[in-house]
Amino acid sequence: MLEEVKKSLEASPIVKKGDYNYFVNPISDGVPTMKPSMLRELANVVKEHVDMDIDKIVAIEAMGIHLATALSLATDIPFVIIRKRQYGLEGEKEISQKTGYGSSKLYINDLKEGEKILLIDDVVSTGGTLISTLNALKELNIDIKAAVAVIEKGEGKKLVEKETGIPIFSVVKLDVIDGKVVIEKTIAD
Ligand SMILES: O=P(O)(O)OC[C@H]1O[C@H](OP(=O)(O)OP(=O)(O)O)[C@H](O)[C@@H]1O
Ligand code: HPA
Repeated sequence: MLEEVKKSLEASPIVKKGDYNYFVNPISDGVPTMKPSMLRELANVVKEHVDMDIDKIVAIEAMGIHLATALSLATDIPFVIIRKRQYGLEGEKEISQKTGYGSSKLYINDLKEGEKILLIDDVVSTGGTLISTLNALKELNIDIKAAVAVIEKGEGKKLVEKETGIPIFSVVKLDVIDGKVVIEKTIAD
C-alpha cells in the first residue's frame, strides 16, 4: 500500500526557494504528471481513516484542490475552496498565510456557522498556512471535524496541533535530507 506514493515522493527533485529545500511532486505541485491511480489511492486512504460525517470538504488553493476534488468524487460530499483571489462577497473572510518561502492572502467564502467540515491541503511544513486557516475557521464558528495535510514535512504539524488544538491527519511524513526526500513513515506502516 502507498508504494506508488512513496516511490513518487522519493523521486522528487529538490529546488531551492531562498534557503528552503522545496520538493517537487505531483501531489504537492501537479508536476511531474499525476497518475489517476495515485490520486485515487490518496482519496481512499483519507476516506478510510477520517470521519467523513461532514457537510463539506474545504480545500486550500492551489494544491488542496485536486485532493478535495478526488475526495468529493469518492464520497459525494461537496467542496468549497479557500481562494487566493478576493471576491468581495458578503461574509468573505481574509486570512494572511505565511509559508517557509513566501506569503499571500487567502479568502474564505460560503461557510456557515456550525457547518461540519474537513479541511484538506497537500503539505504541512512550517505550519503557517494551517495555523492561520484553522484559527480563521474557528473564529467563524465552523465545526472543524477533521484537518488533513496529505504530506507532513519536518515538524510543523506538531506546532499546528499545539497552536490550534486540532489534530492533523497526514498520510506520509517526510523530510529533505542531503538534497533528497526521505520518507520517515506512512499511515500504512
Ligand atoms: O506549512 P506551510 O509552511 O505553511 O506550507 C504549506 C503550504 O505551502 C504550500 O502552499 P503555497 O501557498 O506555496 O502554494 P500553492 O498555491 O502551490 O498551494 C502548500 O500548498 C501549503 O498550503
Ligand atoms: N514542496 C511542495 N509543496 C510545499 C513544500 C515543498 O517542499 N513546502 C510547503 N509546501
